[in-house]
Order: sequence, then structure tokens, then C-alpha cells
Amino acid sequence: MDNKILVVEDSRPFRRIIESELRKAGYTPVLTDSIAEAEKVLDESTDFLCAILDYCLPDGQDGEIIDVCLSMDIKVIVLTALMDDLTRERVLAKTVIDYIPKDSPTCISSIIPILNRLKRNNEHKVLVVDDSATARRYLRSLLERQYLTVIEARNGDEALEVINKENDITLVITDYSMPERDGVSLVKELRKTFQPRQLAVIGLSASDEASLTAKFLKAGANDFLKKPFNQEEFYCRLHSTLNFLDSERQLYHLANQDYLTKTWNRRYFFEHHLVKNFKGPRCLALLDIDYFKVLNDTYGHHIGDLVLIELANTLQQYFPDALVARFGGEEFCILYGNSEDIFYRRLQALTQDIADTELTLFGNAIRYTVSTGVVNGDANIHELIRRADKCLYQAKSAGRNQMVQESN
Ligand SMILES: Nc1nc2c(ncn2[C@@H]2O[C@H](COP(=O)(O)OP(=O)(O)OP(=O)(O)O)[C@@H](O)[C@H]2O)c(=O)[nH]1
Repeated sequence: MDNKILVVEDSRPFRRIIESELRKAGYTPVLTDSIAEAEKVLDESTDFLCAILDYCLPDGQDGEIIDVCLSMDIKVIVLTALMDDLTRERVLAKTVIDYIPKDSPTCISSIIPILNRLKRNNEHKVLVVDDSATARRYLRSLLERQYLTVIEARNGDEALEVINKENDITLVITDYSMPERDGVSLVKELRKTFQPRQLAVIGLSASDEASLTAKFLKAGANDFLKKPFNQEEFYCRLHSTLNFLDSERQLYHLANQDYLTKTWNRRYFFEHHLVKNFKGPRCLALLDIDYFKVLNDTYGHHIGDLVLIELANTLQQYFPDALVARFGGEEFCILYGNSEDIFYRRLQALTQDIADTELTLFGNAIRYTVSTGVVNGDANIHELIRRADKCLYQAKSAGRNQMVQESN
């Protein structure tokens, strides 16, 4: 369903343009030219991300196809050459996602960002905060139409409770005036914990207070809408807020994650609170693949890359509660804030597990081993790394496939 788009359009040239634009963007169009044809397709399957529908078709000239698709719970974008206000309002009242004026062949390209947004919306969970059940219901219906998951809270205090319980909310849409904790105070409280890349906020209010927009924005909201709002404006602001959130997250990951293994990189490591603000002893290990150059030379770099990914996944499994970073090449650093004994035992088991495992990569049976230097102490991080590196060197010199722990 992720990529399938139903297209109902009787103009052959327009159908061709839609087909070409959708395919270019990675979607799979299913093309039909009438309600009758569309119904045949829908008899077989209703598994579509969305339907793009011409408003006026030979066997239904007044948007009848819209009701056919909506009755089957399919999300709808309408293409229409009729741009009068009455038609526009009638189309929007039918709970469609959007309508696109058919004023030029290029109008089709404006559909692609809407589809891309729909596809990514299942990664987002929205908390709607309003003391009015009717307002919450209306917002829920607008948001669910866009494949967003919605939960509700009746006031600012309840919203904070919900956010603390559910740790995957990415957007809060909050009213201003509520009996327990108003919207602005809620945003201020949220911004103490959540950075803009973690959580976006849109404020709403029916109040005529002129300074309310500024109050919300200064408190840290991404946007503000005056109630009652029109559906199109709401969706435009919702999309731009979610696009901003996605871009921020993407940037964050590009800056802090290793592109190949998806573990954290050096930059992230040195900014982490376990590195910067931690008081007391910490355990640190530097782990390096043995004879990795030979592995690359024998099987090729693509296999070497897969071994690095495999190792990174294994490290995450053994140390879900530690900070694991790829320091470069085939070297990883693990920083652990708890018991030295547990850390050491897990590293021993990991070393053994890697040596005992045969990987099958592109038909090749691959074995590899790792060497590790381990230290513990409350010295600064650079000192710990220097000492761990010395232990790692000893592990390599002593024959590899082993760990050397610094003697106290
Ligand atoms: N496939 C792949 N290879 C990498 C990557 N980064 C570094 N390497 C290779 O890792 C190898 C490291 O080689 P060396 O530093 O000689 O170390 P080694 O062969 O593992 O030998 P010892 O560490 O002494 O056991 C080099 O061949 C690099 O090209 C990467 O992202 N992918």
C-alpha cells in the first residue's frame, strides 16, 4: 500500500503526465479513466496510499467518484478545472485531503510533496490538547485523515502527564485557554525538556488577544493558528511544521551518526553527557577488528562494509545501555557508566561470540575477530582513551582476538 496510487482521470494526456510524475517520484500508479473502471479496480483491492481523482468524469460529472473512494476509506486528492468557490467548498466538505486546480500540466508536480508527506506521517504521533471535546474530535478527524496517530489531553497538566508516559509524541497541537494550565504555559514547560527537533508545537486559540501569536512563538511554539481556521490553512501549516521537524531530525542524524553503521560518531560521543558531565568512575573500551585490511583485500570493500554493520549491530545488542560510537575505520569506542564487572564480562562474551560466529555474506563464509583495550576510572575522557589505546595495542601485540584490561 505504501506506494500504490489510484488515478481516475479521463483526459489521456493528463493521465500520462500524472503517471510519469508519480513514477519519477517512486510511486506505483494504477490508472483508470472512469468511475466504472475505478470500481472494477477497487473490487480487487482498496490498498492505496491515496487516490488522485478528476472531479468531472464522463460517468459522473459532479464529483461522484470522490464519494465512491471515501466510502471505501481511501484518502482522496481532487483534481478540478472548476475553481468557483462553491465547488471548492463542496469538495473540501467531503473530507478530502486536498484539491488541486487543473490549471496547467505542471500542477501535477504539486501533488508529489503531499504524497511524500502522507507516506512519512505514520512516523508521527500527535497530542491534541483542548478542553472542548468537540474541538478535539474535529482535530482528530483532520489529523487521522493524514495517517497521523492521535492522542488527546483535556488541559496542559494532563498533556504533560501524557507526554511523560508516551515517549514517542512528535507534535503537540494545543489550545490556549484551558482550565488547568494554559497552552502558552504548556509550551514553556515542554521546551524545558524537548528541543525543536524532538517535538514540534502548534498553538491554537479563538481569542482576539492580538499578542497571543507572539506569546506562543516566544514560548517556543513552531506556529500558531487562529480558530476557527480553514482546513487548507491548517493542512499547509501542519505540513510545513512536520517537514521542518523531519529536516531537523535528518540534519541531526547526518551530523551525529556514522553513515555506514548508524552508530554515533566521534562528534556525538564527545558532546554526550556521559562524556561531558559525568562524575565518578566510568568504563571505556576501544575495540578494533583484527586484520581488517586482509578481509577487505580478500573479499572486497562491500563485504568489509557489511562486517562493520554486523559488528555495530552486535555492539548495540551487547551494550544497549552504553554509549557506542564508531571512532573511525574499524575502531569502535564503548563508554559505560555502571559496574566494571558487568562491562568486562559482557566484553568477554562479545569477543568469544564474534570469534565463534561464521557470517555468510554474498555467498562467502566470513570469520573475523576483534581486539579490545579496557580501562576504568574517573580520569578525563582523553586520558581514558589514551590508556585504552595502550591496552588495545598490547592486545594486538599479544596475538589479537583478545582483550587487555588495564591493571590497577
Ligand atoms: N570496507 C571498509 N573498510 C574500511 C573502512 N574504513 C577503513 N577501512 C579499512 O580498514 C583497514 C584498516 O587496516 P589497518 O589499519 O592496516 O588494520 P588491520 O588490517 O585491521 O590490522 P590490525 O588492526 O593491526 O589487526 C584499511 O584497509 C581501511 O581501508 C570502511 O568504512 N569500510
